[in-house]
Amino acid sequence: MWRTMAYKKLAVSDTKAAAFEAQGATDIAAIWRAVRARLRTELGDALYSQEIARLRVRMSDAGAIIVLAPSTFNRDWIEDHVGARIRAIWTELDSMHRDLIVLAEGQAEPQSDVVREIPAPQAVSGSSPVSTPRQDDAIEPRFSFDSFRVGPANEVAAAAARSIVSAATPPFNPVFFYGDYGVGKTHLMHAVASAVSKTSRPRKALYLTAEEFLSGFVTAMRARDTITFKETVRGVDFLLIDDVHFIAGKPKTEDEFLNTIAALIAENKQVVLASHRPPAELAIADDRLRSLLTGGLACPLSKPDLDLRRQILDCKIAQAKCHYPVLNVSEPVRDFLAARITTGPRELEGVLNNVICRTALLGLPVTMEAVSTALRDLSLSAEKRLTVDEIQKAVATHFGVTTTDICSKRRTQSVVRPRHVAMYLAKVLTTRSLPDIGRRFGGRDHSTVIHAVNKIIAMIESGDPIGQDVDCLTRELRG
Ligand SMILES: Nc1ncnc2c1ncn2[C@@H]1O[C@H](COP(=O)(O)OP(=O)(O)OP(=O)(O)O)[C@@H](O)[C@H]1O
Repeated sequence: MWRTMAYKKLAVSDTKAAAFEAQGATDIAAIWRAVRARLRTELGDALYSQEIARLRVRMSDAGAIIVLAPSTFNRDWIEDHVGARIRAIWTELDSMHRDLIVLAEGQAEPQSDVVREIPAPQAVSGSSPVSTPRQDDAIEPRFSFDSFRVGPANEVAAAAARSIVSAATPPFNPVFFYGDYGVGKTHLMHAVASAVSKTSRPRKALYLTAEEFLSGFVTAMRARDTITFKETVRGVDFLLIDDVHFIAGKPKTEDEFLNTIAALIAENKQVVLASHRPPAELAIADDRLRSLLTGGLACPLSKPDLDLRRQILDCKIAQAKCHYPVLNVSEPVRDFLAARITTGPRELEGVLNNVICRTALLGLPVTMEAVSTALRDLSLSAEKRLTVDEIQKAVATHFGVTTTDICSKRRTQSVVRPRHVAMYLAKVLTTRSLPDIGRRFGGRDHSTVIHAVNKIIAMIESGDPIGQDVDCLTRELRG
């Protein structure tokens, strides 16, 4: 929407457009100063200097306001805690009602209006393969080998991951990571993808979720240009595809997936896959695909034991300390957390984030009491862990559409509204990050998710009947 709006504004005439831009630039600096001043008063000096002071603001080519955070961690914090407030103050002060996007330094701006399309092959000019922007965008720097803790629950997977990075030719192909939610499959895949580009013999890696693969393929078919799609996914040395269960049972995509993997393996390129279930248990229709997947190395990842949970917690605290130097978590509190959070690493991280918000962010010590309160607050989500998949299915059934519609690029109202509701619920009911949620909705950008969440919040606040749909779905999903 912002891109369309901006074009309208700038289309008046070149001179007027230049004048508008100059005026806009002055306004932006003044408005940003006012926004910061308000935030300082509302948040207090400590939080302001820790989280807000380093933000920069600029205007995108298309006329949207871009707030630049120095890191992805800071960007997520801003979105989770003050994003809505910044937008509200900005809207109040900016008579032009420009849209505002929060990005991390170095992160690409969204390419389309609100929805960032999966790079459509036909939109990519000859020499610029789809894989190039996707690789940098998609790899999460926090998910490295250095930050991956190894124990009995994941030692086979970790060893396999390291071995394929250092091997000259694939020792096992495909490598298939499987295990429950949040046990580290994505972390390991990102670690592999980023490690292969940094060795003395850098190779090209492409990480995609299965939704992205599906969506890229469907877009290519519609554009009658599957060649560029094929060249992109087959033109890498490492192809990593997450959430493979999403492809199972979709005949055309299974077929393309099979041909892609077979072609890569035949050329001695490494294929890495991940799913909740081992390959033999996936509902794959095509026997050739099943046989190909079971013919590689299947590596289980399971829930970490106490010792591994403690190591993961220590690692997450060390990472958080880079952003919150005052964070100090005593040994007894660490022991307590690692013993209490038995569900998995993702929940461990969720509780830690919650603890940080209640303590270090406010300049308070991490007491056992703060930790107990954080645990109490999260008890609902601990009772029933929801997945984005489950949310998409429930929303699709509720609104009488399909999950494929929800993840598609269709922009008709009958599909857009359920999609926004599903994104909103994914943000509220799961601990997934915004970029992660975006990826699971057909490879969209995090700013699309923010737009959807804000839209639904605004509708609920204005008394729109969508609030009843959201309530009903929330009750149903929480069981
Ligand atoms: N062994 C580990 N060491 C450090 N962090 C870990 C480890 N295992 C999991 N984590 C952390 O737990 C969180 C969830 O991990 P990840 O997203 O990789 O899970 P997943 O298995 O891909 O889950 P899903 O199937 O739901 O996508 C991440 O923050 C990740 O860094």
